[in-house]
Amino acid sequence: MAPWGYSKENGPATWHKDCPIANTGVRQSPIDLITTGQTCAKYDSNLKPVIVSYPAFSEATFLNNGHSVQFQPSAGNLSELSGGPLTKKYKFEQFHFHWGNNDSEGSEHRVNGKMYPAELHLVHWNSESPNFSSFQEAVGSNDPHALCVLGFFLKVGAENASLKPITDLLSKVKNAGSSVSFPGKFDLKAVLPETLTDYYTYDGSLTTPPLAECVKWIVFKEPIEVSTAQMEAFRAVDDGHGKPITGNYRPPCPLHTRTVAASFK
Ligand SMILES: CC#CCOc1ccc(CNS(N)(=O)=O)cc1
Ligand SMILES: [Zn+2]
Repeated sequence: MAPWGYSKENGPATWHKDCPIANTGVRQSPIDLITTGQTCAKYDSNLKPVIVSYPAFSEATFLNNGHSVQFQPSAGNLSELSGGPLTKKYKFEQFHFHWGNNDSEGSEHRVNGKMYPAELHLVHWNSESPNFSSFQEAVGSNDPHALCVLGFFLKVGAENASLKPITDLLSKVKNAGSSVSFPGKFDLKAVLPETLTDYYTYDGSLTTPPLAECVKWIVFKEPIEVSTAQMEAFRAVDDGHGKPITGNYRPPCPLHTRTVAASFK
């Protein structure tokens, strides 16, 4: 199986060859989040703030897997997610990013067709399900909410001091397949907006193969600011074919009969 990627030869339009669900799925991600008109996000006053418990990670690997850069704490990490649209507690698995080669593209979700320069994904799995007891089992479980991914848009502005330990490390994982053990502690909570109250939520899938339709998506309205230099650091990461990763985002997928809820008016 030719490894999937984002080039013409192995990009999103070819993924259906190994993952038929890419074309046959009816709850694929990402989507364009429409805020007005017929199929727009509907305000739901029952949606509560998202609650994260992210003690600073003390042991983690930072990896360039050829299609993104991924921060993966050691198995012992106790970071958890609950609240929002969730009825269960979820365990943190990893975070990674999607970005473009200029500031007008890069995010996977869009808002009324607008793309942000990048998108941060915090991947979690339902640790209270009787059907699985690991992330890998959760992905293969067919449970519609086995996973919960928090999406945060990145926009260009002031330097993000909380993300600096990550963006400063990008040059150390320039080559695809390279990884480093993360030096010291990393405080992910400090990266996120203070209040996690305003978000869109819908049922979707992983946005990369295996494209499993097992994700409760929570995409926050408020972008996280990063500097131009920090954005440029992502664009210098290589894809393993001697080229920088400059567009590891899947285009939006059809909504089909799904509805999107918004926790804000
Ligand atoms: C077993 C297994 C597996 C695959 O694990 C992942 C993990 C994260 C992702 C990223 N998906 S996304 N962009 O929707 O968060 C894809 C596959
Ligand atoms: Zn992602």
